[in-house]
Amino acid sequence: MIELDGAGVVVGPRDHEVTVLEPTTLTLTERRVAVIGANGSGKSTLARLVNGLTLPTTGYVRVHGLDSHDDGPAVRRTVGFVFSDADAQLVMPTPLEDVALSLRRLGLRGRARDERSREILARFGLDHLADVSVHALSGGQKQLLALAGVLATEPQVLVCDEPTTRLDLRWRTHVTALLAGLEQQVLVVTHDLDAAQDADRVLVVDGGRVVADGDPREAVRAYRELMARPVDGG
Ligand SMILES: Nc1ncnc2c1ncn2[C@@H]1O[C@H](COP(=O)(O)OP(=O)(O)OP(=O)(O)O)[C@@H](O)[C@H]1O
Repeated sequence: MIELDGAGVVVGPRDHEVTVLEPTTLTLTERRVAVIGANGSGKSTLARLVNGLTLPTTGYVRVHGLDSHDDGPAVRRTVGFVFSDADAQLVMPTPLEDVALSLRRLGLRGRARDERSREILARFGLDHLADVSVHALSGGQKQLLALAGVLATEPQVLVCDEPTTRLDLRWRTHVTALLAGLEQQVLVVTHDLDAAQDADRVLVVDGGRVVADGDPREAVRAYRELMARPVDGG
């Protein structure tokens, strides 16, 4: 369960403050939550609040009862985060080493860790690429590897910030299906309205505020109406 209790984010020096997210109160218990909205509307900020990458400057964020201010490390262990740019997430030379690095956090060492890493890669269909250079992987393979590395840590909640934006249709379908099949609660920031429509709950963010929330069809319709307006200065 994800709780935002008046959680807002203001950045910048006191005389030039920018409100990135207005104080927001939400309780998310649905298994599949999608967040949609225009570029720069505050979606990533909302996503980052959930795993403590960003701390609220007003209010509170709690995940499974853990407060991101008071229990930051525990929140980050509870919530896995997948970035849209897999290159930003993959830090080791090979897929095997990358997953093994994630498994260190679970306390696995030596051969047991390598075996477990290979099992995880096999689960994601990446076992044949275990020892190649990460740079040799396609964008889709990299995104899958980033997901494998995060899921290897067995998070109770998964937050994905535009996990399919850089993928072709085949990979997008694959990763979307994979996310849909996960047991844990998943919050996805996405521009893929078909994927959003399949969520249990959709939040529409605009100008740093949640302006629509609830039934996926209605939320997507509200988003389309918003996007039909010309861009600022357009
Ligand atoms: N540290 C910061 N300092 C100044 N402005 C910031 C900061 N962090 C975010 N912003 C601004 O806040 C707004 C919301 O950012 P955010 O990344 O949450 O948007 P987004 O909806 O995820 O956008 P996109 O779809 O383009 O990724 C943007 O205009 C961004 O430039």
